[in-house]
Amino acid sequence: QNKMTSTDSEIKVLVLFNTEHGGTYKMAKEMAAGIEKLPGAKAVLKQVPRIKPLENEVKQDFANIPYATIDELPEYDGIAFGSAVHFGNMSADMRYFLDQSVGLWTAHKLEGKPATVFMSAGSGAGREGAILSFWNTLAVHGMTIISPGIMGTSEIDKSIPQGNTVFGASSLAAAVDGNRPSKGELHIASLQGHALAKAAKGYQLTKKDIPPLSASPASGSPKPGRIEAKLKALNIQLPDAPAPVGNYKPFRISGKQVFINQIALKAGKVEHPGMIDREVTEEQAKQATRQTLLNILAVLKQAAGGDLDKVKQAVQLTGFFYTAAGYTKHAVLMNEASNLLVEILGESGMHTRATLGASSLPMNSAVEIQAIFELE
Ligand SMILES: Cc1cc2nc3c(=O)[nH]c(=O)nc-3n(C[C@H](O)[C@H](O)[C@H](O)COP(=O)(O)O)c2cc1C
Repeated sequence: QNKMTSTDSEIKVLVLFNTEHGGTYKMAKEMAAGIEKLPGAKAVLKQVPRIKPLENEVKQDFANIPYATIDELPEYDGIAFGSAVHFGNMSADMRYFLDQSVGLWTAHKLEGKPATVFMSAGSGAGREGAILSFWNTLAVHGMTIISPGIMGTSEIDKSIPQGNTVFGASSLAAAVDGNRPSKGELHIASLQGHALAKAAKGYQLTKKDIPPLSASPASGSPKPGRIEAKLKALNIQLPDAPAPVGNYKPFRISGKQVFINQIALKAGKVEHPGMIDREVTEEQAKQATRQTLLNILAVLKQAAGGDLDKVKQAVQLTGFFYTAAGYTKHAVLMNEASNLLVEILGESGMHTRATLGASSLPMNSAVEIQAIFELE
């Protein structure tokens, strides 16, 4: 129970880097440490896939860091981008990776998400320009750019050259002292990670409540969508979409179809848990079934980018009920979900359906529903 509540409030920040010689990786680890100094913040280290494999990659200490896919970027509450400085720019691998984000861009997937840039340089030539030109891509995505400014600069050793810039941390790998990143460079990286995590927390807290302006009409006061108006008329408030409690996603879009599975969670607790007709009455099982369907709609709304009007139709529902062998009234219970769905979505809420009994269900829920919808 407690675990779920904390998962709900946790933020997940991606530290996405590209390195050949490991300098950027060392900075990335410190960035991650700074992120995790914010309570409830989790940093995920990933590498940018390579255009051409590194000959000696398996021997490198970053070899076990997984490669990211472009489609996972929207899942994070913030992203720190790290690259070597190559001729005053980001590396070609990073450029090639970001050039695959056109789909995310046109779908507004990264808008408002906090982002920051850190780098590993040689002499440091052009490093500020490299960070600023990196910002262009993030700005075109509408990301919120976090810069360290002069954070921590009074605390670092100024008797040696340091890679810090007001735009982002960097390291001077070719400095004559040879011990890079320096303590000071790592210190700035850590502070920058922490600043990103704080912004990511703010983003997480507000992203659900404030619908994007692009979802409202161009002029006049924003009108609620057709389905939102229907929900209001029925006096139904969708719950917060339950956070996943394992290594899975709340929804997956394949082509135009969305796949969703939910149990009867309500505010982090299963509603009316137990076996139907033993601990749970038929009426309670019906309530749990309606709650499960509302959870599905909450997740569906997320999948539809916050606008349920983008749902073309329901396709199929599969209802599992925690029952004793020989139970036969699955249809009576499942009708609660089917009727509610049709009431809300109208004719496009009609669906094919299967129901079955189960000898147990996750978290002792009385019901679990798998749902498939089609988006516009
Ligand atoms: C093609 C290329 C171009 C580079 N251009 C610059 C540069 O403009 N400025 C600079 O300070 N270092 C430059 N360097 C040095 C790298 O930025 C430096 O070695 C960096 O620490 C490498 O990062 P890594 O250890 O993460 O691979 C360049 C290196 C390469 C291979």
